[in-house]
Amino acid sequence: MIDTSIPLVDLHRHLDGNVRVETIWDLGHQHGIALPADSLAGLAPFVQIQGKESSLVAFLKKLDWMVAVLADLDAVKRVAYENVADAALSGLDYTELRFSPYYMAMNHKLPIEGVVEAVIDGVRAGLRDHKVQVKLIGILSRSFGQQACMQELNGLLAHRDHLVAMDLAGDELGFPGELFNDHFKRVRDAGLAITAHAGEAAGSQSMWQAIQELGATRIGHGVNAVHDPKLMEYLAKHRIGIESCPTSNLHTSTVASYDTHPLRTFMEAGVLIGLNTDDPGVSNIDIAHEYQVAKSEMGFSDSELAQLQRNGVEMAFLSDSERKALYAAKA
Ligand SMILES: O=c1[nH]cnc2c1ncn2[C@@H]1O[C@H](CO)[C@@H](O)[C@H]1O
Ligand SMILES: [Zn+2]
Repeated sequence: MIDTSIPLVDLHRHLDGNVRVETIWDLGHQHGIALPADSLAGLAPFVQIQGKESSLVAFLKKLDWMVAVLADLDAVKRVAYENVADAALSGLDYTELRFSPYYMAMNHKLPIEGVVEAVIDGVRAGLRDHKVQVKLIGILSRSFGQQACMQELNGLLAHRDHLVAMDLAGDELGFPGELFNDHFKRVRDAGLAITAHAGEAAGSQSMWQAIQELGATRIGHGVNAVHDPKLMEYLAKHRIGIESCPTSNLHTSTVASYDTHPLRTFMEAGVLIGLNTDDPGVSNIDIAHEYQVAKSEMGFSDSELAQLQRNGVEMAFLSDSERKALYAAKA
């Protein structure tokens, strides 16, 4: 199912949507934070999806306990370290981990820049012990508004050299991309790549905005492009990569079922699209699960799965020489 001669990548993976239940439990007790359950098994349903949620915003509430236990910078570092371990354990060769320092900092009023440093430190430590390549993407969490995102951007740009790209995530319906044009002008000026969550809760207009105004060259989810033939054509022609996360789309009620997910429609339109996990801790999945459902629930053949796997490598924020080296290491 996963072709071992092709690099396995996960480009859309929230570090702060992947905190282990055990770690939430540990940190909660260590720091005297009241948790909503008195056993590990009891805690799981508060942070992992049971069935599905009614909307994106309802889904995003599950991440709140993951950041509620980040009482100090050591906790942030631990979570970053474990994310590298989890990525390696799931067989990934390369991953882009994204995180929102404002969101991670907010409960315990941690310094935003300090959170960015702790994530960088934790990832560095993780890479010493585990075999996987990692790049970091900074997130602006739109749900907290323009001003908070400016603070978040400042904290991230202070460590610009450790980041490969910037993303816009959170409540897409309540906080449209237009609100963040100034932020992304600064991101472009800093020379970082841009990806944005769009066409997940809102329609294709939100994707046009992300591409034309924010400067996105990749789009997270992008599900709603299928209703806009002009956009589909544009995505294919300009090789705008779609970071697809089918199980997350099911869990946010963006799609009703796996077999109505438009993954195949994108592929047939010649759009560069790959499989990703989004929030592995919240969805309680890993990358192999996404390939498994593409096969068993969506009817993808092994050669189509291999194409999806290669698409991921093609879309990655890597230089040509880095991409070549990644392929060469598997061949
Ligand atoms: O599927 C998603 N769609 C939109 N935003 C998301 C998704 N998953 C997580 N976040 C958002 O990303 C930040 C943490 O990395 C938070 O703002 C969280 O709400
Ligand atoms: Zn996401």
